[in-house]
Parts: sequence; structure tokens; C-alpha cells
Amino acid sequence: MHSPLPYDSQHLRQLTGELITHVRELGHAGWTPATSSNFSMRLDERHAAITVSGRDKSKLCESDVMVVDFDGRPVATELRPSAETLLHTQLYRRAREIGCVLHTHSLVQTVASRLFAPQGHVRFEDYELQKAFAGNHTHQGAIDVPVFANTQDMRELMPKVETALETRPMWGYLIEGHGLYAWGRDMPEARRHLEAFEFLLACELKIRELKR
Ligand SMILES: CSCCC(=O)C(=O)COP(=O)(O)O
Ligand SMILES: [Zn+2]
Repeated sequence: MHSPLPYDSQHLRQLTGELITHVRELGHAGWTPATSSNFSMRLDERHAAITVSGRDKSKLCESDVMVVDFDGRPVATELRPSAETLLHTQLYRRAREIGCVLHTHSLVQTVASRLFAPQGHVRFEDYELQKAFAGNHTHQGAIDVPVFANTQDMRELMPKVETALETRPMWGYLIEGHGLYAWGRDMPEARRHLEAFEFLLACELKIRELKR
């Protein structure tokens, strides 16, 4: 006899479908090169659906999505979750309203993470597109996106993310030479934030290029 699953498998199927659609689109846009990137959605108050480690995200299918608890442990599966699972579960554990976390490695994100690492942040100032971030209702003002040093030890990165989250409302951060984390209350909002980060980072890179 199998013990019953500790989550709603119907809900998991629904989230998996949503992940497949969006992740494949991001893969086809070239934002997930060489099996990079990882993606998750909140399943309930203790579990998240997350991509299996090492899979080709542009060809994501049902068997590439698994369940973890908020300590990052696989639930009812032998599959290995994303190497960066703890960066996802940290956000779900911290804020009930976070429903989706998207991590990508686009060229723009990776170049920007290198260029702005010495300052420790990228500043977006007076862009109309700042209104794409939840809670922002005007182009006026500055939004600082943190850039953290890369590491293979997520437990080293987590306290830095935690500190940044305590100081300001935040919808994403960069990791140096690595990529971008963005999140939202649901998939459409996380996707909007991800696209806004991509566009604004591209603007900042372009401005620097034109000034040279
Ligand atoms: C080949 S990409 C290196 C790992 C990484 O940064 C990433 O986003 C993908 O890791 P995962 O374990 O989630 O496949
Ligand atoms: Zn990564």
C-alpha cells in the first residue's frame, strides 16, 4: 500500500502545465542556455513544484517537474531537484504572497551581473517600465536591484538575500556571472517582472555602450 501524497496531485498537474508553457517560451527566447535556469511555483503552504536538475528547459515536460518541501527536500520522488532549490524555497517560506519564482541566464542578465557587480546593485531610474513591478505606480524614482557574488553553496547566499529582502520591497536580484532571480504572486506577475528586468537591464547596457 502506498501512503497518500501529502499534496494535491491535481493541483500539481495544473501547475506543471503552466510551468511547461512558460518555461518552454523562455527557453525558445534563449534565456535558458545549456540546461541552465530553474523554475518553481508554490503548491501549498509547505510544498513547491520545481524543475528537476539538469534538464533541458526549452523542452520541459511533465517528468521534469517534481515536488519539494520548503526545506528543499524531495517529496515522494527519487528525482534530484534544481541545485538552486533553496533559493526558491527561501522565498516561499518568507512570504506567503510569493507564488512563482523564475531564474534565467539570458545574455543581458549575465553581462549586466558582471558589469554592475562592483557597485553591488543596478539602479533603474525614471523609466516608465518601472511600473511593471508590483507596487510601483510612477516612473519617478529609483529601484536598486542587488547583485550578489556567485557561489555553489546556496546557504552562503541565502542570508545575503534575506538581508536585502528586509531592507526594501524587492522582486528580483542578480547573481554575478550567473543570472537573474525574479518572482511574483503568480506566474503572469513573475513573468512580467522577469521581462521588465530583462528590458531595463538591456537599456542600462545599451546606454553604457553608446556613451563609450
Ligand atoms: C549548466 S547551468 C549551471 C547550474 C545553474 O546555474 C542552473 O541554473 C541550472 O541548475 P539546475 O540544477 O536547476 O538544472
Ligand atoms: Zn542558475
